[in-house]
Amino acid sequence: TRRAKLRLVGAGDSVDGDKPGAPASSCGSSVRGYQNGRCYAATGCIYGGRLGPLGLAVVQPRSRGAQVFTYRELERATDGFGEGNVLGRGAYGVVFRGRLGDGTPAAIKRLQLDPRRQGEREFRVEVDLLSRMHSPHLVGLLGYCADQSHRLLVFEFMPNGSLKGHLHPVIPAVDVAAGEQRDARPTLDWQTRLGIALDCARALEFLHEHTSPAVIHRDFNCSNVLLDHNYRARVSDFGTAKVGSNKANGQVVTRVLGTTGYLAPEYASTGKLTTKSDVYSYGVVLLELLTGRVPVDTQRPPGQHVLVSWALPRLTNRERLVQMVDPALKGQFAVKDLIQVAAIAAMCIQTKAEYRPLMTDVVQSLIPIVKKSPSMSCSSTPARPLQHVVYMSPAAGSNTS
Ligand SMILES: Nc1ncnc2c1ncn2[C@@H]1O[C@H](COP(=O)(O)OP(=O)(O)OP(=O)(O)O)[C@@H](O)[C@H]1O
Repeated sequence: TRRAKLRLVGAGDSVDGDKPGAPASSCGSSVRGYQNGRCYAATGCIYGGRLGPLGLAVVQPRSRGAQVFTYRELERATDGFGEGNVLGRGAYGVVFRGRLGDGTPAAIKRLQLDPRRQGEREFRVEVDLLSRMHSPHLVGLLGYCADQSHRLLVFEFMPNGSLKGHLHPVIPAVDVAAGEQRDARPTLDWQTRLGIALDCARALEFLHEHTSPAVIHRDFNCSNVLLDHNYRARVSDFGTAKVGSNKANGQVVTRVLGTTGYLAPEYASTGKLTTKSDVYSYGVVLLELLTGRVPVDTQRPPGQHVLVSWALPRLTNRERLVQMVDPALKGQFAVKDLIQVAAIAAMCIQTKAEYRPLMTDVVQSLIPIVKKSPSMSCSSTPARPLQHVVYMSPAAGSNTS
């Protein structure tokens, strides 16, 4: 039985019809309530800049939606957007750690709008979509600020940062000079990686199959997977997401955006975007979880630059498969589980989009593997004591050494 589909009626129009630089009110703000001196937005397109109490119908919101913040409030929350509070930098702006007036920790993304107001569209899409979609597998939008020319997004804080930060940590130059090879954080173990793979699959399943029309993330990659205190994963960064077509194949033709190494071949070459483009990107992230390698690494020997091309022939060869696994995972997994995960990855990265599985199928295939792991629950931690890890010998025919 499928869960009732969340209706996103008209979202496609609002996304496709965006005009960078359009006035803030052009989206048809539907802020519904004003409580304790603050505006609350109900579901619907809420983008509308700073709104005061006058002229707003006083309606009790059914559920607390995204809050509207003033720039001053967010400035206070981040100690004046101090360098010490920078969590990371992305293509559209800087993300700061902050604490809201009521004490809630938050990640506050200050978008950089250039003179042509690039970034405005991303802001509108993110507010629009995240105000409507609520899933435990998506990073929650706490609020936003559209105060004059400022555009900021306020997200729930994910204390363990991005998956990219764990799989591919950047070692500070001083530590490299001191001979440090790895980041001080413990490496994510096998069970934690499986849990993350399942959480991400559920997030994409929600976007593709529990919303109507489907939402295509369009930039699913390991920097957009964020980890909570229990290393449960949530997907973020919906600025470039696209609402799929209601036609049978759900295809939309669009500008090619995304991250090198994660783009499905048919999307990269023709701009034809479907949910199967996200499935391909998911397959690449699964490969990163398995191998610990980045999707494109020109420092590696010839033939190993592109993770997908290097991995594909190995995924179906038992011996080569075991050899390609991240050395940090040695001894932590049963080979038959590895073979199953590799089979899922191989299906997701197939060149022909129609042969790739639905995310529902991926979820269903991962559940038994995740459940089997003894201490695995979906709330595993990487610093799990060794006695909780299954060690099985290769002689048993189903394990790594
Ligand atoms: N909700 C959050 N909680 C904790 N840290 C976050 C949160 N959102 C973002 N970050 C941190 O800020 C960094 C930058 O995020 P941002 O979404 O701006 O860019 P990105 O996804 O890394 O790159 P790009 O936008 O180019 O795809 C992330 O890599 C992460 O480390």
